[in-house]
Amino acid sequence: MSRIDDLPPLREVIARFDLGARKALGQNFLLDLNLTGRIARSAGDLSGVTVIEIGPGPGGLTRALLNSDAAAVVAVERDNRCIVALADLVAAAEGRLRLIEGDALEVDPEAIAPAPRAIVANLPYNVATPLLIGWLKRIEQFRSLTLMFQREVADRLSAKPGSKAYGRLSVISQWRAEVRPLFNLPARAFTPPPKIESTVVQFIPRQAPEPAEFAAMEAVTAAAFGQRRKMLRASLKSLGNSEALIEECGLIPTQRAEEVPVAGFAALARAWRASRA
Ligand SMILES: C[S@@+](CC[C@H](N)C(=O)[O-])C[C@H]1O[C@@H](n2cnc3c(N)ncnc32)[C@H](O)[C@@H]1O
Repeated sequence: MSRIDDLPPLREVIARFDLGARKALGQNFLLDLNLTGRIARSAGDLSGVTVIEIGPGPGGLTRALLNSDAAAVVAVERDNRCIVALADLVAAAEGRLRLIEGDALEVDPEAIAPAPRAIVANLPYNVATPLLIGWLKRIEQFRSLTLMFQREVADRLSAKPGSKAYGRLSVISQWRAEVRPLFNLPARAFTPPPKIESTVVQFIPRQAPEPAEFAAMEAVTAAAFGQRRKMLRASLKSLGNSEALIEECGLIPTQRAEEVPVAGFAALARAWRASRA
């Protein structure tokens, strides 16, 4: 047994440090170490990798990550109560766990963890999407991202063209990464239970994504899906000469955003960017 396995059960840690869950911080803790072990294993081979964990909370997933082959874990947590409660885990990890107290939205992954780096996290749901978008912008910095989302967000991340869930988030994520939904967890797996079930999703960076600027992709998908029921020729009007752009990209003016594949949006982003140069 490692020193980590000798630590008290998570429920004891929560009681001792009075870690009542705070809704404003998206705190839904995983206290079953079999489940956290499953999440850590689903991240794949972590040998030699520095893992960034967002929101370690009482440390259930952190323990599992420290029991993996990861070189080290750097955990970013906003709640000072958790930082205090994790002191015993830091000691048991013998130099492999570093805690950073702060807001993950303001943390530069490159500045806190050497390459190769990966992110594994049961994300706070209230900031999960902005965090993901920030990482997708610099996805080449990561080996992989293995992240827990609300099921509804996970469905949007992996949705294919033609489906109701297909939208901005699907296009931006699938453009930059191969998106793999891994498994679902029922609400009762968490303390306290959220309203709906959750899904672990893995992102593997694409080696050669369709060329386009991130800001241009954000702009064209915002315009197209902002009015998703409208045909492209209407929804893209805010981008300027929409008919010319659509034609240049080989798209059909009567198509709707949800019918356009990722490559179509990348072409649109390039053409729009060129039209503004
Ligand atoms: C869903 S809980 C996960 C806790 C723990 N990893 C687990 O699985 O039991 C989300 C965690 O993120 C922390 N958190 C919330 N907002 C944060 C932010 N902006 N930056 C860093 N941590 C944050 C919360 O305090 C909480 O510990």
